[in-house]
Amino acid sequence: MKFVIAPDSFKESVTAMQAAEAIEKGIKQVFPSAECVLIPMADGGEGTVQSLVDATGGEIVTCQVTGPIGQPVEAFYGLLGDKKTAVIEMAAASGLHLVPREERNPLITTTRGTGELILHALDSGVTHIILGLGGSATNDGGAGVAQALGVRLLDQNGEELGDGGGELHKLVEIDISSLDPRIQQVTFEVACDVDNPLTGPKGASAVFGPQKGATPEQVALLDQNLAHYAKKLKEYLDKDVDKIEGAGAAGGLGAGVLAFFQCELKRGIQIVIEATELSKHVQDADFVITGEGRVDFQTIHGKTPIGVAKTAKLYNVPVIGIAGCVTEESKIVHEHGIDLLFPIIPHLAPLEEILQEGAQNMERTARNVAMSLKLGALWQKSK
Ligand SMILES: Nc1ncnc2c1ncn2[C@@H]1O[C@H](COP(=O)(O)OP(=O)(O)OP(=O)(O)O)[C@@H](O)[C@H]1O
Ligand SMILES: O=C(O)[C@H](O)CO
Repeated sequence: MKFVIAPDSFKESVTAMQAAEAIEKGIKQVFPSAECVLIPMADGGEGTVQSLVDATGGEIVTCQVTGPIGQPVEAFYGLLGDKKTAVIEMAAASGLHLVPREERNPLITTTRGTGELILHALDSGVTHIILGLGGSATNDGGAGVAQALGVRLLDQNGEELGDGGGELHKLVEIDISSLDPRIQQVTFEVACDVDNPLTGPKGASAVFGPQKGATPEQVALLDQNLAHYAKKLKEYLDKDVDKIEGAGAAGGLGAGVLAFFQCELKRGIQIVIEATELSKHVQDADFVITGEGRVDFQTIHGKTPIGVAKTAKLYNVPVIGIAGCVTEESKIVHEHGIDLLFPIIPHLAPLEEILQEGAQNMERTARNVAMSLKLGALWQKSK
C-alpha cells in the first residue's frame, strides 16, 4: 500500500515537511508496513524555499543583502539537491515585513537586494532559478534587481537613477551592455502570487501600493512612473510587458523580469509540482494526502491542495485533504479533485494553542483517516 503525502505548510504552525511527517506517523499506526512518500509542497508563496529544500535534500543559503530601505538584511535562498537550481523568494530580501510600518514608502523602497540574492546564487554555479514574487515592500518595477545585475538606468544627464519607484519618471535610457552575462545562460521560472497587470486601476500601484504605505497621491505618481518605465522597456528592449498578467506582481517586478530575463511567469504550484516530480511519485500510489492551514474559497485558485489533487486525478488516485480548519465554502474543493476533507481541530482553544499543537492534531487525524480506510476495506471484503 502506497501513500503519497504532499501537504503545504500550515502557516505559523508547521512546515510542509513537519506536516508530512506527522501525517505519516498517524498512517503508520494503522498500516505499519505502508510505503509513505513524503513530498513537502508549496504554491510559490512564503515557505516555498523551505519546502523545495526539504523535498530535494537541498540547503538554505544565507547572505547579507540590501534591504528595501537600503538597510543591510540577512536574507536567504534555497540551493536544491541538484546543486543547479536556486529558489529565491523575493520577499526574503525585499519584503514588506522588513520595513517597520512607519517607514513604509514605496517611492524609495528597492528590489536591489533580490538582485543581490540572484548574483549570490549565480556565484554558486546555478543554471536554473525559481523566483517567487509577492509580499514585497517595493513598487520599482524590478529596477533595483536590474541595477544590481549590471543594467544601467540613466537620467537625462547620463546619471544612474536612485532607488525606488519614485525615481522612474527620470528614466531616459536603458543600457544593458553591462548586464551580467550569466543572466542569458540561466533559465528562470517565475511564480507570481497575483495576476495583476503593471499599471492602471488593477495595476501594482493602485492595488498593492496602499498596503506598502502609499497615499492616494503617491499611488497616482507611482502608476505614472511605472507606465513611463514600461514605455522605456518597449523602446530599448522591445518588450511589451505592461498588460501581461502577473507583470504587476511584487510592485512590478513581474514586468522587470519579463523584460530583462529569458523567463516564463508560471503558477507557483505548477513549478513546485515539476520540481518535486510529483507525477512520478503519484502514478502508482493508492492514496494521496494533501492539505493546508485553511481550506477556503481561495484554495481552488492555484493553491497547493488542488494542484496536488489535479495531478493525482490524472492517474485516478483518490485524494484526501487534511486542513487546519475549513470554511463553509470549502466544499467546492470536492469539484476539484479532493474526495474527502478533514479539519484537524479537536477542541475549542485559543488560536495560539491550536497552532502549537498542529503536528499532534494532524497525526491523530491521519490515524483516523487510516482507520476509516481499513474499516472500508474490511466492509468491502465482508460483502
Ligand atoms: N494547526 C492548525 N490548526 C488549525 N488551523 C490552522 C493551523 N495552522 C494554520 N491554520 C489556519 O490556517 C491559516 C493559514 O492558512 P494557510 O496555511 O493555508 O496559509 P494561507 O495564507 O491561506 O495560504 P498561502 O500561504 O498559500 O497564501 C491560519 O491563519 C489558521 O487560521
Ligand atoms: O508584493 C506585492 O505587491 C503583492 O504581494 C502582489 O504581488
